Amino acid sequence: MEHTEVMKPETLHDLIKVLHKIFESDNINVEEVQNIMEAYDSNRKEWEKFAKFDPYRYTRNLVDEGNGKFNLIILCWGEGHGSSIHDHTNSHCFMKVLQGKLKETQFEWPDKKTHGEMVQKSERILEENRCAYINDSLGLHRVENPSHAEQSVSLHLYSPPFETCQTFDQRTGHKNTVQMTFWSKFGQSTPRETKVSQENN
Ligand SMILES: N[C@@H](CS(=O)O)C(=O)O
Ligand SMILES: [Fe+2]
Repeated sequence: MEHTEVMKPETLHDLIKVLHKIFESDNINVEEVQNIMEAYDSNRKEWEKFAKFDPYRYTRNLVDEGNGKFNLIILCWGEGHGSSIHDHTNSHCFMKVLQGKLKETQFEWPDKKTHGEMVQKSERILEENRCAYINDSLGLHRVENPSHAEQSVSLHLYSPPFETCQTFDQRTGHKNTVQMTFWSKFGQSTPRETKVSQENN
């Protein structure tokens, strides 16, 4: 693997500053972003004001809009919470674990003709501070908090930002377009109406 020099971001604020700088350019080096996100040592005090949980499903909490180049979002996963199989709307997706563990299962894109059980490519557990990467050419995924005793928290960077994605039925490969909503923005809970419409996601 190519080695990329990484400046260690000492705080979440520092990490956001470095990300702004990197994303000024239109050419993104995936490994560089992944390494920088991994290099940040998660410190709960720095992100807890964004981490708002819902008892029923995972929440998406907007942290930073990256000058229009990316969205930085904190996801809060209650015990056993998970996403459905989904794509990332042609964006880069970086996902760093801030607390607990996450299980990522990757799938192949369904074959339009077959309408059968979707094909699983891989499965892994991401430990605290690890940063994973996916995009649509690598495949689809589902993410879950595998623990039934502990909550998990993750930090996701999407570039360019997107507001809808496609979700897939594992048994048939049938897809749906879903609107992605924020549970909070910049530490402030969003109005109740804007929280709905994520049920299928
Ligand atoms: N991509 C999902 C989270 S995950 O399951 O990777 C989202 O932004 O809601
Ligand atoms: Fe995802």
